[in-house]
Amino acid sequence: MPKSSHPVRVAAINFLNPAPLMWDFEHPPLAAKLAERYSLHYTKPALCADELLSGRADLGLIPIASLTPDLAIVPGCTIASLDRVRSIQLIVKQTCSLEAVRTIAADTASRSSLAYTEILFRKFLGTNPAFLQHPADPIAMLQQTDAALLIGDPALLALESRNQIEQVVGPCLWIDLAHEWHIRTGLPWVAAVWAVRPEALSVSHITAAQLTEDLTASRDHGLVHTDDLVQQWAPRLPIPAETIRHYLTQNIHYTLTPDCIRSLEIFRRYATEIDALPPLPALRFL
Ligand SMILES: C=C(O[C@@H]1C=C(C(=O)O)C=C[C@H]1O)C(=O)O
Repeated sequence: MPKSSHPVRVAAINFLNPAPLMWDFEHPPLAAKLAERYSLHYTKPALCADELLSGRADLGLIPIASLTPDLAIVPGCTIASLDRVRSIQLIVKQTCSLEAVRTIAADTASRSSLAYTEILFRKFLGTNPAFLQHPADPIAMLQQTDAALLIGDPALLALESRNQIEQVVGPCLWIDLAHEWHIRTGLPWVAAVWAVRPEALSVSHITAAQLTEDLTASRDHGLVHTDDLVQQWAPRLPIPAETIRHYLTQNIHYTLTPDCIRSLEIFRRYATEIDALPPLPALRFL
């Protein structure tokens, strides 16, 4: 690589769900070779997008809510779900029906799920609850508000300790937001895509084709190694191995299909209609 260039700086997400996408970057035989082209660091989804938008990263796995006209979507991979995603939970105290929810504490890590929740209430149910940003802590959240929005590993962990949570805050409805979107639109629920600042690629002397190929191959190799991923993640998260396997193989969908792209467009249109996000008139692809 010429002296003036640097590897592509990648902002990745440190949850279980992106693990298959990261396979080649984290495992032999390709990790060493990829380290010449990419330098990785891990953060929460909302911060991932901030780093890309501020120019501190060149490529990021970012919430679709954070896409701007300056960023190009890398075709091929996504974090999506064809129905139930499991890791996006809206927990509603049962003293309150969904329609009666007035206050929601939302995990500060989220961007897409926050906008999906706003769409659910303001567009689909026609109500207008207030949102409070809160670190992911279901009991503390539900002690302050009618409902709590959790994403990623904290949502998976909350499902495992459902009884303990309900003993403190009372019985709750556990709503899978991806399922709510799917039953109302007939489309997959899409959370995140790989997005790049296109001008950054020339600095790193990487072609669009090479980048797309590296990311797609990593996803494909990750999915072939599901058993290894389950083994590696089971000691890290107090979740049954079978639940991890089901999550990686049935809940999360890793291919950016034409239906996912339509869903992304509709999500951004609805979010614009209710003033949750700025307009994104056309999607830009690498
Ligand atoms: C499926 C998930 O998707 C994540 C949810 C995001 C969001 O709500 O902004 C962003 C990135 C995704 O990795 C999850 O974390 O549970």
